[in-house]
Amino acid sequence: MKKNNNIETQVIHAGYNPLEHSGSLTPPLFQTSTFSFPTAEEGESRFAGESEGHIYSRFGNPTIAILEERMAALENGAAALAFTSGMAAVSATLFHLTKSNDHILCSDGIYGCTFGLLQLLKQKYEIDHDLINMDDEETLRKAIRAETAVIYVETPINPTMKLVDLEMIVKVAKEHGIRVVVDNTFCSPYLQQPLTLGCDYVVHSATKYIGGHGDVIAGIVVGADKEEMAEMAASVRKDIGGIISPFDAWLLIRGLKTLAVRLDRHCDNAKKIAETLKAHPKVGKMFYPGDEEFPQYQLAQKQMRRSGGMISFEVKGTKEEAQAILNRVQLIKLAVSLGDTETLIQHPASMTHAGISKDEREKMGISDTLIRLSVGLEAWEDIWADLKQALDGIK
Ligand code: MET
Repeated sequence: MKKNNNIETQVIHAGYNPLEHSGSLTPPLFQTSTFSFPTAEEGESRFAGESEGHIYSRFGNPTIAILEERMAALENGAAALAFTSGMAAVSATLFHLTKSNDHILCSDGIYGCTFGLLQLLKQKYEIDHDLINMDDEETLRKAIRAETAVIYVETPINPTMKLVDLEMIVKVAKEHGIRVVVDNTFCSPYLQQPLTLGCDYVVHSATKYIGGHGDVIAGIVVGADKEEMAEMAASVRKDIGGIISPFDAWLLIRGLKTLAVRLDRHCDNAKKIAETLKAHPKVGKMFYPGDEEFPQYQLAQKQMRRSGGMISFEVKGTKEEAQAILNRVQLIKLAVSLGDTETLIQHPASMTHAGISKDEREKMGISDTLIRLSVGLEAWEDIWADLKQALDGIK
């Protein structure tokens, strides 16, 4: 198959040839823990890394390999590794790239459990970090230390939707030999390809847009360098574990086939909802990259194919009023997670980012009245009708 097909084609075909699998149109599910060796000598040579072939599903599995090859193609990377959760992917990447006394520089907003992982790395392994505003090149340069090994960013940042200019980060990082890791969960490779811009690693919570149906917890790492990825597979993933299960990999392969059509619909719906939501008298600040008044609208236009399916907004009122809105929705589901077919709503301060102190949350821009909406695939008019009745219902 042509290597440089469009992404809409790659999500369906990359990494799989039915003729290599008895003509099965759908990739087969190798639901097995282990693989039998034809001879003891062959077993020895597989363990020694001298011959190809599977050994044990914690090291790799043919179904998982199809998913990994597809994800590597979609992100324009050299290789991918699939994990049992997004956090397993993030932690494996940071364990792979850092050692004691190193320093990680982060965007000034990250998912609550990633923040928790950074605390753990600091307290137990003496790997320090700083969260900084990466809007400005000078601020970034000043924050770099001799020990800085990794720049870790989310863009858009969960849940404030702030963007980080990846081209600028790459330029500065390359001057210092620092690795750039991007959490691309909010965009998926359909909307943004950080490796194409020169970043070194992409991590995903594949639970979200990659799977797309709210039925899998999974994570993916894609790297630009084949050897580094092989090293990561042979060390942190093999010895810490955390590989995805074959069935979950199969579900992700299935979900990926519709990534492009789903994302287009998520983006269309979010745009309609954002336009209408912005005019509601109970809505304060809105954070949506597709809004022309969004401070980083130009950057969004440059860096992202479209504006995505996520919208955050502040309610004019109190935390209790924000919670009252969540209690009033009916069609929209009150749940964390995102990128599902269903529209989901949640309260970051008390849910996804509850593990971060109020002080730190406020520095990140997460107020108690902030609500995060993952716009689903339903008719936008129905989503809006539900949201409107919930907003209208508060005094
Ligand atoms: C367990 S809380 C969060 C799940 C997911 N990372 C989200 O942002 O919704």
